[in-house]
Amino acid sequence: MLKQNEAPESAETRVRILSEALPYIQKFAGRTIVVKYGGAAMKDSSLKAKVIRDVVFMACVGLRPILVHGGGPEINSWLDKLGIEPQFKNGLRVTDAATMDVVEMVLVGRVNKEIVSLINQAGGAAIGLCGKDGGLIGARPADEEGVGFVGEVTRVNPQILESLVQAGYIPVVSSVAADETGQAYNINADTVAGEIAAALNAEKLILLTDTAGILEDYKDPSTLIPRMDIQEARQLMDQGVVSGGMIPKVNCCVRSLAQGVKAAHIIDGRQPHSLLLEVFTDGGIGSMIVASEFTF
Ligand SMILES: Nc1ncnc2c1ncn2[C@@H]1O[C@H](COP(=O)(O)OP(=O)(O)O)[C@@H](O)[C@H]1O
Ligand SMILES: CC(=O)N[C@@H](CCC(=O)OP(=O)(O)O)C(=O)O
Repeated sequence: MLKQNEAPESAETRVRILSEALPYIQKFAGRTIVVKYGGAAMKDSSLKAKVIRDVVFMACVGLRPILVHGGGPEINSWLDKLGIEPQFKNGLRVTDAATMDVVEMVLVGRVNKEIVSLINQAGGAAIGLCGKDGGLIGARPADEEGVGFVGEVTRVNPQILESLVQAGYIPVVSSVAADETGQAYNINADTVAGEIAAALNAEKLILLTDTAGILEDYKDPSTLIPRMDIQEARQLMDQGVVSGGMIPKVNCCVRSLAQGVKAAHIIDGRQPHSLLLEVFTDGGIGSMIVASEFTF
């Protein structure tokens, strides 16, 4: 319904927007799109509903979305309720045994199941998994010292995800995995999304976050860098333009592109329907990273 003072769009505009989507629907039909939905972009429930609808839309028009979710803010709030002070080192949560239990309960038990339920309510068919299910992800301790049970991905078993998407399901993946002894590890969700995109040779890796994309000055959205190749992305990290939580994002984009993913995007999860804008419109949105400038 139109709000007061909102101009009605002409029939011509609506038809143009709809028909602009057709070449993208044709191009990406049957292709895997890995979407990482970050905790920072999950806080608003009406925005969350739009992200869910966009993912269901993609699946309905023949794309193969896989959703990897974070949930850092929700883990913090549960740690707070339990009187445990969250601690971070270089953007990674310091994860002792008690924190690991909370991370697993919150990500696998709450956030994952909530997203699965919302997708199902929106008419999709979602299946929730963590790295342990079907041996989807193997883990080892991260190289960073003093972070406890923070893990790195040792391998991804793409078959389980391929079987699910083939059967019409939308996999929803939490970033908890185990080593061969069964010890659970807490893995950064961006890293998991990048490794899954690489293992499935995805068309796109899309990271939804709480900024317009990669910015020259991270406080100024008008400094958005719309496109870059791997080399330029590495330079931005070396120069310190990319810092904090943006470092694991750019790193996982670069790693996935080097392994064959066609394009990686960092987009604003706070903007309503940013996923649809990125995938189905000529202009796109946010920052796109490609393997080399020749692939633009
Ligand atoms: N060059 C940059 N451009 C945009 N954001 C940046 C940049 N450098 C650092 N950042 C920070 O990275 C944050 C996104 O990472 P993070 O908070 O971990 O998000 P998420 O919870 O979605 O994974 C931004 O909110 C911003 O503060
Ligand atoms: C090792 C590590 O830091 N793991 C993250 C996993 C969740 C995550 O990545 O959530 P966001 O995407 O919302 O930041 C954590 O414990 O917060």
